Amino acid sequence: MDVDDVSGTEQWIASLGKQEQTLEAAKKRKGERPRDMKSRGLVIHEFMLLHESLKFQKMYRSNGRHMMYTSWVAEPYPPSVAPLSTLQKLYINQMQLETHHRGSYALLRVATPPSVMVAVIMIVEDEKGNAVMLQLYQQEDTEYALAEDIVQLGGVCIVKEPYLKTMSNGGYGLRVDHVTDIVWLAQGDDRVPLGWRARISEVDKTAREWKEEGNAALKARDLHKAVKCYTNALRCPAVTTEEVQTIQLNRSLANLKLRCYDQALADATELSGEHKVSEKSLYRAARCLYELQRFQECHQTLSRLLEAHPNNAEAREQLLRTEKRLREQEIGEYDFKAMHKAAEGTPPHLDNATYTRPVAIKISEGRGRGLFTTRNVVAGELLLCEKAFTYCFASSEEGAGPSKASMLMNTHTKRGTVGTQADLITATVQKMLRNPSLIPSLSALHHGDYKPVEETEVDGLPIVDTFLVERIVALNVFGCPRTTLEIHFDPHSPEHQEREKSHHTTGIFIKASHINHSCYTNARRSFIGDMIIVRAARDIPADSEVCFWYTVPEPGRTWEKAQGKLKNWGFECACVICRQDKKTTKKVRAKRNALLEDLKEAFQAPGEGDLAKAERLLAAIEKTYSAPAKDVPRLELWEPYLLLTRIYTSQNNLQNVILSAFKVLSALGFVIAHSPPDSPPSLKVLQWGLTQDHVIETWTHLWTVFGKVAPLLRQKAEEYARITYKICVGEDETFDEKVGKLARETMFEGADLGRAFERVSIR
Ligand SMILES: C[S@@+](CC[C@H](N)C(=O)[O-])C[C@H]1O[C@@H](n2cnc3c(N)ncnc32)[C@H](O)[C@@H]1O
Repeated sequence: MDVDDVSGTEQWIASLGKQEQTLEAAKKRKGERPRDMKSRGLVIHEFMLLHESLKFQKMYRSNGRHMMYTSWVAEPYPPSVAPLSTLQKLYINQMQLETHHRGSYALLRVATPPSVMVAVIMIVEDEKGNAVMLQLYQQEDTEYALAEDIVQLGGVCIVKEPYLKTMSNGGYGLRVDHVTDIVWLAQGDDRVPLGWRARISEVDKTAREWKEEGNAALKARDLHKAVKCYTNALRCPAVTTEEVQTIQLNRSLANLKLRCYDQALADATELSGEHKVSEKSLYRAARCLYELQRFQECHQTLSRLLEAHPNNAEAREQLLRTEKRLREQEIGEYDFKAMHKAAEGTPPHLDNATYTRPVAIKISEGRGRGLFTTRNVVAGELLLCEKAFTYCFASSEEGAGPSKASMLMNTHTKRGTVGTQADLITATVQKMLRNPSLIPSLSALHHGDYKPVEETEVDGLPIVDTFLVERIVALNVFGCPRTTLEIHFDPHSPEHQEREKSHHTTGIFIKASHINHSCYTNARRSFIGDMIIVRAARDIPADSEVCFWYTVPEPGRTWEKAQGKLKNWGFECACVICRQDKKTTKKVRAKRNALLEDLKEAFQAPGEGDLAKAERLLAAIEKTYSAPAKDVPRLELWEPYLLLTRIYTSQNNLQNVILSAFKVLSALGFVIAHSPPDSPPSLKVLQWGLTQDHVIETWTHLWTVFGKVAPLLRQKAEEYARITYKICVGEDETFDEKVGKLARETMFEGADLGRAFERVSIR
């Protein structure tokens, strides 16, 4: 939703054609055993030249210059689910091209340092001295895990069911898409051939030596090394209980820093069992539970810690923080202003909990699952406020470091997007790998007709399927502005221009992903950093499905155009607007379009336009609709009525401001009970319509005019402006600052509200 889809552009069509040709040529060689493999020495020499040039490019990028990479999604294939003991060893020169060698494994040693392109690449060799490039996809190359942390010269690995392919430079390489298809072997592992083993001194280290090396690595923030050292220490025979506890506690800390919360928690929990109340281990367990968003358990753990150690100030502070999260989680009590402040940081990762109380996942007839209300809710009410599962921020600001936007191309779905989706796939795969407890909730998201393997683990390790994650990201990703508020009201914001279009920052939100589409939305989504906020855009009875639009229903659309925009998700929308679009004949549409053209001219007439003619034309356009607006919104009408409202505002024609503003609302399907300014005042929304962003402005016009002519209605209009603001922006804590100020200036200082809102432009 709201991502930058480039499918159909000239550049995309040309790249797709080229890629299809390459794939076709490669397929022709399927099953062939290459006879022209280069010698080990030559492969390494050529790789090192590439390695040096990539090093130079990396330096260039770190100076703030961004290289736009293109990632092609490979032809999907399932991850290996076979236990290692059932696989047969295969040498590189026995492999066939374009073939997944099911039932086999390759034992390989790293012969060069790694480089990073779209994948982490290096040269590997087998025991017979055959060498090829190994491409490891979905490996992070971030502050947490540099390629060098994962791949070390001389490191030994097993690639399960390897896949040999031709590469773009004409050479051959092993491609590993599933991170769980590769198993790195520890130094002392019996499967490492004798000739590849480390020096005896490495293997013979004592637990204490490993622990000290681990401590030094931890101090130097070489966290992967620290974990390896502690793990080796724990494998050593003569380790005392006390030593085991210290090593586990230290490993827990290293894993916590690496965001491997499951493992960190396992180590800490083992140490803080029923009878052993270790202050440090309880604190560490609480930290892991917090990061895993298990706030209730975190609270219990901290309470237990504080009972035994009441003077632990850090734990008390952590308890207060956890209590805030619990209030967010239980009653939806958020400090939105503080969230906006936090979202100013880059990347805008927020420290908040997820609230889902008013909604639950249920089956939605003909649409898979959907999100349903658990009780009656009113327009503006918070339905969901959710922390992203994964979130990749693409900065467009100077000096914010290299943006991670790239092109993600898929030859199978024939779709291309620009943004951070490729990074989002990697981040999601890696988060699942680091924290297997999170795999089920992510894997259960909608994945179309992709058939994942049934096994969830093998040899005691989790199985993570990259192509399942790719499908899930394609069907569930949200394009996110840094904040929705910013794109509404800050004309200088770099994202302002992107308003209502696409965003390069992307996120996966598990609960929000269950919301189905309807053009006639009854909920709206907004963002503050990596939090999505979903509010009711109408009053919704209990047990009703909550829907929002995946793409905004735009004026002038046809049924075909509207469905075309939803093609990626593989369904046709059957909402009232779409059904009416389908029924509208070409003749009626042509008549409406001709009148709309005349209307444009009337607005462009000298001065402020020929308003009498515009009003006549609008009345004629109204007649081209057969269904009442209260049942089917009239998408083409709200904009011209809003334009009229602005013009009447600038002319101080208060009566007409009121009339045209109400017409904006009724075109969008609102039903409002109101009285003319000279009869007893009353104003009530009987039915909320399509809550477009500009409904905020519309209510604000009414608010300011009522402020002058019908003070008793002023408060009601302000209330509706505030609710609408909350629906569109996500909160109303910033309402007074952003809209209230404008309204007061208009009422008391004669400012032109229409002009103030013009920067929130309409077509
Ligand atoms: C983001 S998921 C929404 C949740 C999904 N229904 C599920 O079961 O998890 C998007 C998918 O839901 C289905 N969907 C969403 N809106 C729909 C609609 N209005 N009609 C039919 N199917 C819809 C489509 O299969 C679409 O690809």
